[in-house]
Amino acid sequence: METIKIVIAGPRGRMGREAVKLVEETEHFSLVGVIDHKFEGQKLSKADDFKSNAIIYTDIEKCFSETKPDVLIDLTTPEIGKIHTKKALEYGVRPVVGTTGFSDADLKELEELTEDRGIGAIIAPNFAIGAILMMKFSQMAAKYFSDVEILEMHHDQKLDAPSGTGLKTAEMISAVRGAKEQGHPDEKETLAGARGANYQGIHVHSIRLPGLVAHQEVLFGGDGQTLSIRHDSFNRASFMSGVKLCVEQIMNLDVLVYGLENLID
Ligand SMILES: NC(=O)c1ccc[n+]([C@@H]2O[C@H](COP(=O)([O-])OP(=O)(O)OC[C@H]3O[C@@H](n4cnc5c(N)ncnc54)[C@H](O)[C@@H]3O)[C@@H](O)[C@H]2O)c1
Ligand SMILES: O=C(O)C1=N[C@H](C(=O)O)CCC1
Repeated sequence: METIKIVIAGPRGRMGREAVKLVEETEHFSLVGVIDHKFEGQKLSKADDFKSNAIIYTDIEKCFSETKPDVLIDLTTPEIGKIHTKKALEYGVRPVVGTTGFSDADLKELEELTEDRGIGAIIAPNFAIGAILMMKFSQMAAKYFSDVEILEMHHDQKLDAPSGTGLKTAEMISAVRGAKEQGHPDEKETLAGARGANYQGIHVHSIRLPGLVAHQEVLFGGDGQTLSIRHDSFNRASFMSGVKLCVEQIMNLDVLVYGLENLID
C-alpha cells in the first residue's frame, strides 16, 4: 500500500492526540507536519508527550508548501476548521474534517470548491461506527415512527450546539419523514428553550456535563410505545477507526462526502 502523507491540525487537542497516535501506529500513514497556534518550528516530540518528530507550523500555507501532504485531518474549532478546509482544497490537499459546527452555507461553499478542484473532501460529524449505525437505524425507524426527539449529550468543553451528530441525525430523519410539527399545536414555552432546538419539527436537546464524552439517544414515540436508539462513546479512541477509513477512502474520492454513512454499506 502506498504511504499517505498526513498533516494534522489541532494535534494537542483531545481528538488530535488520538489522531497523532493513529498516524504514528499505522504503517502506511506518515505524519509530515502538524498545525498548531503555537510552538512554530519545533518538533512535536519536544512540544508535548509525542513520539513523532513532525514539525509544528502555525502558518497553514507554509506547512502545505513545505510538507506537500496528501491529506489534512482537521480537529480544531468550528471557526478555524472552515478556514483550514478551504485552504486545503486551494492547495490540492484532501481534507478529512472531524471538526463540527459547519452551517449549510459552509457545506455548500466547500462542495463547490471541491468540484472546482476535482479532489475529494470528507466532513464527518461523527467518526464512530456505532454512531453511524445509530443514525442509520434512526432513519429506518422514522419510516414507522414519525414523532421523534433527539437528546445529544457531550462533555462541557464542547463549543458547538447542537452537536454535528445531533444535527446530522435530524437531517437524516427529516429526509425520510419530511417536516412535521410535533406536540400540542398550542404548546408554549414558559421558560425559553424548554423544548430545545427545532429542525423541521424535530426537537434537539443539547446536554453538556463534565464526565460525559459523546452520547446520543434518539427517542421515538407511537401509540402506546416508545423506541430508544442510543449510542455512547466513552473515549476518543472510539473515533479512530473512522478516521483511518476516511484517510484511506479520500484518496479515491473527487467529491465532497458529508457523513461516514455515505462511505459504508
Ligand atoms: N467527528 C467526530 O467524530 C468528532 C469527535 C470528537 C470531536 N469532534 C470535533 O472535533 C473538534 C475538536 O474536538 P476536541 O474535543 O479535540 O477539541 P479540543 O479543544 O480538545 O482541541 C482543539 C484543538 O485545536 C487547537 N486549535 C485551536 N485553534 C487552532 C489553530 N488556529 N490552529 C491549529 N490548532 C488550533 C487547540 O489548541 C486545541 O488543541 C471539535 O469541533 C469537535 O466537535 C468530532
Ligand atoms: O466531543 C465532541 O465535540 C464531539 N463532537 C462531535 C459532534 O459534534 O457530533 C461528535 C462526537 C464528539
